Amino acid sequence: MLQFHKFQKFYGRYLALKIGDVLIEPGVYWVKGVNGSGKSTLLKTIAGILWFDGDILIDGKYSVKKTPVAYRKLVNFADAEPLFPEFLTGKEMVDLFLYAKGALAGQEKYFIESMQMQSFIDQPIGAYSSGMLKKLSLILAFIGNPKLILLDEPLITLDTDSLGILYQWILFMKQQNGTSFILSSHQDLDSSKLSGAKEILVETQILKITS
Ligand SMILES: Nc1ncnc2c1ncn2[C@@H]1O[C@H](COP(=O)(O)OP(=O)(O)OP(=O)(O)O)[C@@H](O)[C@H]1O
Repeated sequence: MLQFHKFQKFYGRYLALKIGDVLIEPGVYWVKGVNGSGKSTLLKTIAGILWFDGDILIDGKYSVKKTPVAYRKLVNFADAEPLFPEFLTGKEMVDLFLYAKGALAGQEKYFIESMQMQSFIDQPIGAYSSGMLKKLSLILAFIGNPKLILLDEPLITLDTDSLGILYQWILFMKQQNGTSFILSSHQDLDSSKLSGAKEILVETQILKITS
C-alpha cells in the first residue's frame, strides 16, 4: 500500500527519521513512540506537508513528489492541533475539500450528522471550541475516496460519545472502501473497536512494524 524509498528526514543537520526502503501493507496501524521520537514527522511527511529525502509511493505508482496531485487525492491527513482560517465557516472548509478531493456531493452529510455538527457547521471557525475544531478536521480527513487516512492524535479533545463515532467511521471506511489508517496516539486505542490493528513503533529514528 505505502512504499518508502530511501527515506530520510532531516531538520537542518538533525536526522529525525530514517526509514530506507519499507513497504507498509494495507491495514490499520497505531504509531507509538515517546515524545520527540518522530511520530508527527512521519505522518506529515507521508501527507506531503514536510519535505524529505527519498520518495513515498501509494499503490506502487503515485509518488508524493512526482505525482503530488494524484497522491494527495488518495492520502488524507488530520493534524493533532488543526488550524484553519478563522473567517471561513466549517461548511465552507468542507465544500473546499469536497471539490479538491473530487468527492461525491452529499458525502459530508453522514459525517456532519453522525458527529452532531449541524448546529455549528455554518458558524465561522473562529468561534469553534477545540473539540469542535477537532471534529471538523476529522471530517475533512474522511472526505473523498482516500486509500489512506493519517490521523495525528485523533483522540485528544474529543468527548466519549464522539470517540465512539470516530471508531464507527474508521470501520465504515475500512469496510466500504478498503481504506487504510495510520493513527498516532499517546492514549490507548480501544482494541475491541479496532481489532487487528498493527503497531508501528518509532524508536531512535527508525520504524519497527509489528502485527
Ligand atoms: N520544525 C522543526 N525543526 C527542528 N526540529 C524539529 C522540528 N519539528 C520536529 N523536530 C524534531 O524532530 C524530532 C521529532 O519530532 P516530532 O514532533 O515528529 O515527534 P513526536 O513523536 O510527534 O513528538 P510528541 O509525542 O511530543 O508529539 C524531535 O527531536 C523534534 O525536536
